[in-house]
Amino acid sequence: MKKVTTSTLLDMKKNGQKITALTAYDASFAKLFDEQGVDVLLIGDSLGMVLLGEDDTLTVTIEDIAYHTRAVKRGTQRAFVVADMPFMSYATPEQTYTNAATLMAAGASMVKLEGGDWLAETIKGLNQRGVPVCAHLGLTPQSVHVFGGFKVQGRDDLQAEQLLEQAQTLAKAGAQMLVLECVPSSLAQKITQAVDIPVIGIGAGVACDGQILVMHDMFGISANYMPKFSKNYLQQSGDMRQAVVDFITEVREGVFPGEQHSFN
Ligand SMILES: Nc1nc(=O)c2c([nH]1)NC[C@@H]1CN(c3ccc(C(=O)N[C@@H](CCC(=O)O)C(=O)O)cc3)CN21
Ligand SMILES: CC(C)C(=O)C(=O)O
Ligand SMILES: [Mg+2]
Repeated sequence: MKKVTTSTLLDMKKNGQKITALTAYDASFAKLFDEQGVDVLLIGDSLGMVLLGEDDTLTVTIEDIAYHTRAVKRGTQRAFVVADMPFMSYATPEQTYTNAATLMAAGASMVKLEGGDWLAETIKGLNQRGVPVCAHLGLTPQSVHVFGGFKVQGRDDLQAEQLLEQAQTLAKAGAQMLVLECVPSSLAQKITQAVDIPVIGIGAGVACDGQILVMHDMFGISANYMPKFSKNYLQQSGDMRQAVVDFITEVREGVFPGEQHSFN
């Protein structure tokens, strides 16, 4: 079985094959997702919310992500493993490199950072040092207190234009993947067409190159709430493996996300 790499994901975009992604935090679920054929597993800082019951992601530490990355890596054979850099773990270049090294040593093949233009130099520096980067734009949950809540981003023309430009800047700086969270579907479509790197959406409509969900939302068991853009795949079959198969099928066929899971 061939491992998924950055070039696999790039080819999938070029060939119009949808990329499937789920968050994972432990070896057992990682193995289950990997065996069903999920392409990307993300050790998300969402673990602060779905594993620990916090109201936001800000309390998560680099040690937390490293611990769960080790577990996910052990359960994974094929999928591409991406780890979130937590809040304030990439504030300075020195911090960024040390912390990215910790996650790569724990088993990540790429790190994900939230933010716009200001990350361009960071992305270049990480690339030069051998660390692939996924950028994350739109509703970046580490900025929840700046936004004043978990709110859809890029609704007005100026903000939409800025998001498009930032996506292009980050891709040019060397980001090899982009997560777009909670933006209007039409904007996500524009961005997906404007950049040559795979764009993975969550609450960003069906036109993205792939889709990611928080695993607890996909199973409909999140402690806090169920975001509108998520879908409970356990409901239909009552079987966890089948739920993952159904998620993969619906993403590949462009059935998920539907209008009811998207913003306009
Ligand atoms: N369980 C879970 N699922 C997630 O998708 C998720 C997390 N946790 N934790 C980290 C971030 C936080 N996220 C969130 C959380 C809430 C909304 C939310 O309530 N959104 C509103 C839209 C509000 C608006 O219209 O502006 C919604 O109705 O879904 C969105 C993203 C996404 N991530
Ligand atoms: C929602 C995804 C993209 C994420 O960043 C996380 O799970 O932390
Ligand atoms: Mg995250």
